[in-house]
Amino acid sequence: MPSSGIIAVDAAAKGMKLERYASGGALLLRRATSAKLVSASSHLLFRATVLATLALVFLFTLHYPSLLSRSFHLSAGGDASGGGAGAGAHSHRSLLMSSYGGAAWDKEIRRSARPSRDGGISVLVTGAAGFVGAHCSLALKARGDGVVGLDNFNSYYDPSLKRARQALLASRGVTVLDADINDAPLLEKLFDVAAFTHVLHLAAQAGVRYAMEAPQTYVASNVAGLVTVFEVAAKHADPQPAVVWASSSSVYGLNTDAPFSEDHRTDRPASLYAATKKAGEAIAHTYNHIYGLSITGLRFFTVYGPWGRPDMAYFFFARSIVAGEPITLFRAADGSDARRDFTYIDDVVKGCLGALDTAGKSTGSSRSGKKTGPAPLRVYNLGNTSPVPVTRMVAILEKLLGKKANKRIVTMPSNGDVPFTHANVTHAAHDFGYRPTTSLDAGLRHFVDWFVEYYKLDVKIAKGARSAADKPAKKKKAAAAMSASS
Ligand SMILES: O=C(O)[C@H]1O[C@H](OP(=O)(O)OP(=O)(O)OC[C@H]2O[C@@H](n3ccc(=O)[nH]c3=O)[C@H](O)[C@@H]2O)[C@H](O)[C@@H](O)[C@@H]1O
Repeated sequence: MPSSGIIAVDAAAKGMKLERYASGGALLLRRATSAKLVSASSHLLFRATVLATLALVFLFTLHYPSLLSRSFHLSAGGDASGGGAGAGAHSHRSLLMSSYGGAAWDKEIRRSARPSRDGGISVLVTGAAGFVGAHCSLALKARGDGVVGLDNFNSYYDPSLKRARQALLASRGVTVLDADINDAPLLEKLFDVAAFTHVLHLAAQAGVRYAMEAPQTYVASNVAGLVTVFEVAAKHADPQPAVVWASSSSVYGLNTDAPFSEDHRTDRPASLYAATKKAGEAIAHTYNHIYGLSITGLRFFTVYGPWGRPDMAYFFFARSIVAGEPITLFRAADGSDARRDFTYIDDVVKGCLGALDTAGKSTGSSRSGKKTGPAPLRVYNLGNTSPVPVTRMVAILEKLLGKKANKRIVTMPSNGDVPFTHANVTHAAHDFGYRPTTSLDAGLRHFVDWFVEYYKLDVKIAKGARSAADKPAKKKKAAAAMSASS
């Protein structure tokens, strides 16, 4: 039978194999065992790899939720390039807070928004990791107000400086969210979670001359973003907050009457930046008129100081002087030096807090869409009232840094710049006691102290540059306000 024949052949073959294998039985056994072991261990390895990958994905999701879902980090601060000691507890907490919304997120927002003093206000600060925003947030927090900040950390200038400011704020208990003012749902959510009494809206695309390079970013931030903030404040927040926001001295544009008063013409902006700020003032009128939103616009005059903006002349001039690189100075068409009403940050912060404290209530209702009566609509100059030639500003820096600048003087290009600014601050003085007290010499001294420390520069600040009156008290005050090492 063919079948038995096959069996016989199989048996014979097996017998031969058995015979062959019998001699090397031990070897075969070892081979079979090791084959099983290899197979078993590769299964194990495979499972371990899968498990490790899953664990990594889990940890990654926990730490970087924004990459996987729509979310906003709280008080990161881990990547701060300077300052920010003491941010640890908050940074750690922030890593555990994933996407916005949710019990932990809500709790953190409420904590940061809660005033610690009786009668304290609760302020949503946009642009809180910016220069003026960070200083104001710290000052509000220090006097017992609640503060929640937001900032989109864009790269217009070195974002690591913004992260360092964020870390400093975190160390003082102020949460700053990574978020954009054009994100209406987030803003609405914030008002659902915390009853902000005020919005200090400082987020903006700054810089006069950069507007020629990136016009759309000015429209997106200074017009669309402002409208988003007003929309949420007017139509969603319940009750409506009072809004104080950053306009600019640049709205005076080609105005030649000096000093600039709020009553002067502002219909001839010289740059798109100025035009967007002027547009903002017109938009403010509309939201006040229709929705009864209390709105205060602050026209800042070339604000400078520690933790300042690296895109501003005093800051990058200091850098260039230290590096021995040339600087370009613009001279007005009539040959005169350009002049600015440089205003020190601490004076501006006092003005911002004064404006918040006297803002007056909104009169509208986001529920009914109606207002009960007129609400305050204000605009104020926040300047120093004493313009200084830019050449003098450079001379002060040279003295402080102990090094001569390599100057190139050119006629001011037509790039949106204006030859001079000069503030009349009578209204701010009358309404909230605004009185700038810091000279450019004293203010630049504070700036250079911070600048040298923050960037760890090997620069000996000229002793003679420190005026006797300015020596101990003011330096201490500046350090306390926003110390680079804190
Ligand atoms: O007051 C304001 O509203 C504005 O103040 C500053 O604008 P600006 O005064 O032009 O400040 P800088 O860019 O720091 O320029 C200061 C002075 O240095 C001069 N400058 C600037 C750059 C340069 O390379 N060379 C130079 O001589 C300018 O002509 C100006 O007179 C801010 O950058 C704006 O964001 C702000 O809104």
